[in-house]
This record gives sequence, C-alpha cells and structure tokens, in this order.
Amino acid sequence: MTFNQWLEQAIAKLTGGDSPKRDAEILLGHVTGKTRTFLMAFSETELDADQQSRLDELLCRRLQGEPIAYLVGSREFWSLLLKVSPVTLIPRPDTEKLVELALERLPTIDCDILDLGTGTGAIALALGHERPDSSVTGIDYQAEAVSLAQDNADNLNINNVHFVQGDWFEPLNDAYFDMIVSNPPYIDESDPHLSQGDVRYEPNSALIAAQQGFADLNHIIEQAPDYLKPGGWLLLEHGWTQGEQVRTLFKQRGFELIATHQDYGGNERVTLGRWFKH
Ligand SMILES: C[S@@+](CC[C@H](N)C(=O)[O-])C[C@H]1O[C@@H](n2cnc3c(N)ncnc32)[C@H](O)[C@@H]1O
Repeated sequence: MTFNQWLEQAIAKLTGGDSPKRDAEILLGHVTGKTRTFLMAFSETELDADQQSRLDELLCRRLQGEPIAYLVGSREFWSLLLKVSPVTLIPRPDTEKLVELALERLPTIDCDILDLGTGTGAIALALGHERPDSSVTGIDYQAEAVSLAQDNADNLNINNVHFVQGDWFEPLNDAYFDMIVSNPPYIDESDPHLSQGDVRYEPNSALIAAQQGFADLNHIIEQAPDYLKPGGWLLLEHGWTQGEQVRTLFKQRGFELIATHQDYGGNERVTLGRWFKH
C-alpha cells in the first residue's frame, strides 16, 4: 500500500472526527518519520509491513477516541514541540492567547515569572523561550508532570525555566514574581463535555475543580498577592462562561486594571489584573 492509498482509506474511516485529514497525516508522518511535505511530494512511496501494522494499530486507537497527541506522544505549542503524556493536559491552541497577553505585559527588564499547574510546561517554556532574560518557575502537583516538563525544557534547550513539585504556592519561600500565570483545572465535575472527545482520556486532576469549577481559580486569586511584586500581574485562563465571576473574584481581592480577553474562537478565556497594594 502506498502513502496515498493509506491516507485515503484512513481519512474515509476518520470522517466522524473533527479533522480526519490532519489526523491521518500526523499518524503517517509519525510512523514513517517523514515531513508533511515529503508525504505529499512522494505520495506513491510504498509502506513496509511494519509501518503498515503500526499505522493500522494507531488508526484503530484513534477511531476509539484516543487523542492524536497521546498516540504520537507530542504536540506543538507556540511553535515548540512538546512531549505529552496522559499524566497531564494536552496543551491547547487557545492557551497561546494567555502567552500572547503575558508577553505584552512583562516588564522589559529581567523578570521573574511563576506558572502554576504547569503540566507539560507549555506556558512556562513559551514564556522562557520568548524572554531568555527572564527566570520562570513552573509548579505542578503531579511528579510525573514535573519530570515531563523538565524533559521538554532539556529537549528544547531552554535553561531559564525550572520546575518544582507542589500544591500551588506551597513550595515557595520568600519568592516574589513580576507575573503569575495559570491555566488551572476549572471544569465542574458534572459538565457533560467531560464524557466527549479528547478530554475523556485526560486526567481529572488536570480538568476538574470543586465549587462548580471555581475552587482552584479562587485559591490562586486569593493567594497570588502574597507572591507578587508591586505592580505585578496575575493572568488566569478559565472556562468561557466563567469570565464574569472570575472578574468579581479579582475585584473582591483588590486587583486593579481587571480585564477579560477572548480566545481565538471569540469566547471569554483569560482574565487578568494588576496588584499595586502592599
Ligand atoms: C488544565 S492543566 C494545565 C496544564 C498546562 N499549564 C497547559 O496549559 O497546558 C492543569 C494542571 O494543574 C495541575 N494541578 C492540579 N492541581 C494542582 C495543585 N493543587 N497544585 C499544582 N498543580 C496542580 C494539574 O496536574 C495539571 O497539570
């Protein structure tokens, strides 16, 4: 069977999903080790028996709903190729909005950044990569996520980011940051979306928060001022229906310049505020 023949039959089987062509090309590229351009230019290349059986197994798992990023073990975020694993969330394109907003607000001099619930290290690594003069700390509760994030930093040769295991701010001692960013768990446990699509394969520890999804957002908003330098920023990703309540929590805590920004799909996604008191 040629590359092209495999692609055609895989796309036909994957038509129920969101992106059949993209999924089939990613699987073919992963197993053959070839770029998308190569697959297109040499589409009459024959697959060997081993490649074909690996592809059929991966296609079968994809048809059962397993996320493509877990099947190939990686996902691109902010143009950085990150290793992913089922211990934490697969980085989402909408989280790049948080990175964009953060970069627009970071001081132009050396700065200290904290990423809470770092997972693969996606946000921390994107910021560290864009701002080599910064020092970025990423914290995650899951030891496996911390070692995954550290592997990503090592593979990408990003040396100004370090990762620590712990419960939100708990590992920090006398540490103050110019900016705190987080994409914490924010889904209510009864949300029907949890039984649909890729999230079925992602760990609850990365998705679900108590108090209708607000417990971790609230905890971070309450504690963040104790770790921010005067004028420091807090930026939080949240669910598209949570903007109003998150703004209220920022306001009640005493943040200023509070605003919510939309993601690339036009949904309220990131709320930010600045801390001036001390
Ligand atoms: C929604 S995922 C975000 C991962 C990554 N920052 C991203 O945007 O792709 C939330 C992360 O928070 C971590 N987490 C959950 N509870 C935590 C806690 N109490 N302290 C620190 N991290 C926690 C989870 O392990 C998970 O990696």
